[in-house]
Amino acid sequence: MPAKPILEARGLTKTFRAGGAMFGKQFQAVKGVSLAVSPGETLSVVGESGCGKSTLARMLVGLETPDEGEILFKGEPIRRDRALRRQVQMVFQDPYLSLNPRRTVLDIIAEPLDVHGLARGAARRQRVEELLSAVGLDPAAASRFPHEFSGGQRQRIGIARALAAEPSVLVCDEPVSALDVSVQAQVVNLLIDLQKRLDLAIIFIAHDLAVVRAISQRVMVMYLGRAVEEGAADQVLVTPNHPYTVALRGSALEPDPARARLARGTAARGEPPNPVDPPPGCRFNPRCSRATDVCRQTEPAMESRPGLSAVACYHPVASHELAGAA
Ligand SMILES: Nc1ncnc2c1ncn2[C@@H]1O[C@H](COP(=O)(O)OP(=O)(O)OP(=O)(O)O)[C@@H](O)[C@H]1O
Repeated sequence: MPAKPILEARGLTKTFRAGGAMFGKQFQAVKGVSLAVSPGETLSVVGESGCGKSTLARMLVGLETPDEGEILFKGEPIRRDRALRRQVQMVFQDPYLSLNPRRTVLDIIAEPLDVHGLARGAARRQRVEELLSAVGLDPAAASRFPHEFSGGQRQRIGIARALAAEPSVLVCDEPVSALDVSVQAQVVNLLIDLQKRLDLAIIFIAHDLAVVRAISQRVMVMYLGRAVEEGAADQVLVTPNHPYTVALRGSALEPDPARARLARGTAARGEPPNPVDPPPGCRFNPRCSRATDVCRQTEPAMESRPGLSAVACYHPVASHELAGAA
């Protein structure tokens, strides 16, 4: 039996006003997205740039307010409850931008302790030193400044800061994409290790499917603000059923040329359309070789299927089609 979800989102929608050529026009960067994650579990959210992953992450930690939908922590609406909010912390993408260069590591990591009144004086310093050890850094690093550290070490400082609030859920927004490939695995392994030790639920936003495969139990795929496929990581990444996931996977990590050809043929013709002006029907239909009239007219709903991933698609790719390409 899977553990009860600790964090749930139901029908989250976020509307922005566009800039540029579409200036002022309202559009939905995230539309009706639901998810749930349990202690000790990682749910990854993947999709091309601009599909709404960061906006979703920012809603989950309270940096953006959803226009519709709700976020529940242990079944309770989070809304403005500070004690519940503290339970969901964010690790940001760029450790160069997210750490204040004028503050010591001690003050950076202690900020959540100060804000939430968790420790003062000697206990504050001791807690920061414990957190530095927990993320694999020397406790003496507390008196130094961010510029004295490498990218990987800075991301460890960012993780320590998130953990200072004693969260149950970490929302990691592309936490390794700004790092050298050689240190990405170390930071991913640190997150996996911390998750085991602290029974953390992790929502991991990423575009690199190889990294996603290493860390996730479940994967949700987004396309232009919509969730289009969701299920067990192996199911979604190895035998995907939504034509968009097949294409995404084909372009990213498909080692088998025949399968990669199927992926390219199945979908993802051309550039993603602008989220400000999505096509009618299925948002993916202009790029999908399987699209029929119904796809061009009516947006498909996400449907769960026993033993398979959930998909929002009228013509999902069957596993024998993938097998046939191998
Ligand atoms: N504050 C904002 N105001 C207006 N538009 C925004 C705002 N934040 C994001 N957007 C737009 O919303 C859409 C989704 O952006 P978001 O950053 O969530 O996507 P993403 O999948 O995380 O992309 P990336 O991987 O490039 O960060 C994009 O078209 C983006 O330009």
